[in-house]
Amino acid sequence: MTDINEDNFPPHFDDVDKDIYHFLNLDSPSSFLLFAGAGSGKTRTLVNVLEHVKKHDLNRIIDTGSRIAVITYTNAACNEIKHRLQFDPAFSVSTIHSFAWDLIKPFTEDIREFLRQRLADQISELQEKIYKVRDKNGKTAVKNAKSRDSKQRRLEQIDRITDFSYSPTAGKPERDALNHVEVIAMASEFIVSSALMQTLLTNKFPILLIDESQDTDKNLMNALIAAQQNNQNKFALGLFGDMMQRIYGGGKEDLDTGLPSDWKRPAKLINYRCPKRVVTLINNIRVDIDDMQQEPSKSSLEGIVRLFIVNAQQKDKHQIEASIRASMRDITNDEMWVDAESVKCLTLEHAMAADRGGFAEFFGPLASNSDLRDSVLNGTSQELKFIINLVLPLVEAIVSDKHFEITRLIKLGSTMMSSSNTDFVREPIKCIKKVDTSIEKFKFKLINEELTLREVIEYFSRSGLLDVPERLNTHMDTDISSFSEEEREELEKEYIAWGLALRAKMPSVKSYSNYINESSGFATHQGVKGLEFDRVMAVLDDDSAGGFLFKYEKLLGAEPLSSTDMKNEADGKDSTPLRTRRLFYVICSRAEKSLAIVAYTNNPEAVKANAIQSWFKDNEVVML
Ligand SMILES: Nc1ncnc2c1ncn2[C@@H]1O[C@H](COP(=O)(O)OP(=O)(O)OP(=O)(O)O)[C@@H](O)[C@H]1O
Repeated sequence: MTDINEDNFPPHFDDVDKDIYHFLNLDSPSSFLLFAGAGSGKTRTLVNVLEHVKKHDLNRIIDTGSRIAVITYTNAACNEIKHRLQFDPAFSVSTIHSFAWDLIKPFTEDIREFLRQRLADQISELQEKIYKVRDKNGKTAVKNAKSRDSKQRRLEQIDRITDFSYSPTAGKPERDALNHVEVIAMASEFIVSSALMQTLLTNKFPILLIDESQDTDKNLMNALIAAQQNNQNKFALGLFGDMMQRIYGGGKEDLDTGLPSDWKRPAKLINYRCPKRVVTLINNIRVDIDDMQQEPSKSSLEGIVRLFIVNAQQKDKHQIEASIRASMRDITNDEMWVDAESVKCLTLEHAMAADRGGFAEFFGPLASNSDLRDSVLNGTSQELKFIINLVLPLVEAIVSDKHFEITRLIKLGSTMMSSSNTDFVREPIKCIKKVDTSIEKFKFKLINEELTLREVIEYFSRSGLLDVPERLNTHMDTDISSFSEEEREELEKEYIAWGLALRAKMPSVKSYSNYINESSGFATHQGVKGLEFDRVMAVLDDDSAGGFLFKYEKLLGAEPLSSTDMKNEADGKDSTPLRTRRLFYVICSRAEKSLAIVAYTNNPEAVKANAIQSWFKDNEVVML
């Protein structure tokens, strides 16, 4: 940024670090795309450059009243970078949702107008469905009518809202709350259509860096690129990422090819993380997808890779995986392989982690809906916050007789014991007694029955212990199991997803809550992206992966591609085999020393034949 002499760079800076630092010169910023393979040091560069800016250019940033924005994909990455920058206020480090919300929140009237339009569109879509359906009193029509009415109610209340909110932390129902999808859609629209918004954005954040940008919502990305093109001399966008590490949909699929030609494109070709054998393997996994091939670093180890093929019918997976760790110890001469704690077992796919962690019942339906997936992975929607922050703690407090906590939660989550409840104001003692009776009755049920989430919420709602958020309420009224496959076709997808999730038993919901609070011990793709481990055991198991997004059997040649897969590939569209291949790339590229891949398959011979023909040597394949 300041005119700096080469010698001022610390010795650990590489050429790309230096280039990127120069791109961030506030007087003539350059936008850039740093797309490079796994382990090439993208995150390291991001942090290096920011630390250097902090050291040398802070005054300049403060004088202009602006800040450098850094957007990360997960809260964990966000905290890590904030920490590295010592929480310096000149940097605004946030996830994409908070960033988008901070940008749009002062524009109450525009938010109102946007919502008005969006709700009106959704209402007329539902109206159309109701109109078309033959049986106007059938369950589907009734459900859709309820959903329409709920949206209509929201629409009618919109004029009365003085300030909109996003992600209320307590999970208390708020009529003015916006959801994830709305916030991103609004930010994209406002940036694209308003010159004022672009000026505000670029004045406040002349530099905007986005990590894992391959996964950033495509509409928002297009909006930011448009803003950059309109403000080339005063606004730089810096994108970090790797198209091969794109896992979930929603990103800009042509991000690497569709950018303006004046953008800089620094390259990082060395993999500093993986040993030589793993670098060759991951090069081969991506060779027919793009031409981004890596070199191992000079000091890299040789490394060891094994593929263990296991018949999927075998039941005792725990035992099998223990014996594989013992084999790896013998093969690598690395004693640590037999210490389960020292081996990172990557299930990576969330659905698979859900299965192993015991929360698939609740998580699966929500994660398979693309609009809900983001919030369910982070636990951030209003409905999920209500469940995690109020329903579960209240259940626990009731079961363990924690009276103070019970009162606190009821006060937080309902109006029952508040001044707005006239019954409570008139006869508080009677009201408290009623609460006590409700709780006693419910405790008995909780201890003696296996209740579903729906039953628990229904009880809390009926007895007034908690006020259920409006959006969740619309999903509560009918049980999804009463709809036939055909009828479900006509329902809103979000309703089906919630209808199924609400049927989950409480332990599954509790395990989900542990998982997103990172206390469950099951690592997943988003958890490990950017991380690295000496010994990696990658478990590929379609049976427990739920299979709606990934299919290892297809990747490994045990199952033929479907006609849809072939059509998608022929049309240049994304497909299950391609997504699975990218996931496989992410898994393998976490290994620093040795890698055991465990493939559970229904066709071991086919997997072996395919493995030897493609990515593995004969002596690297072990049949179990
Ligand atoms: N120039 C370098 N010299 C030495 N080590 C490096 C260098 N660059 C990166 N590394 C090391 O390589 C590993 C991978 O770096 P980093 O996590 O930044 O890569 P990445 O490109 O962000 O990875 P991924 O895309 O796989 O998450 C880290 O341990 C990092 O410290």
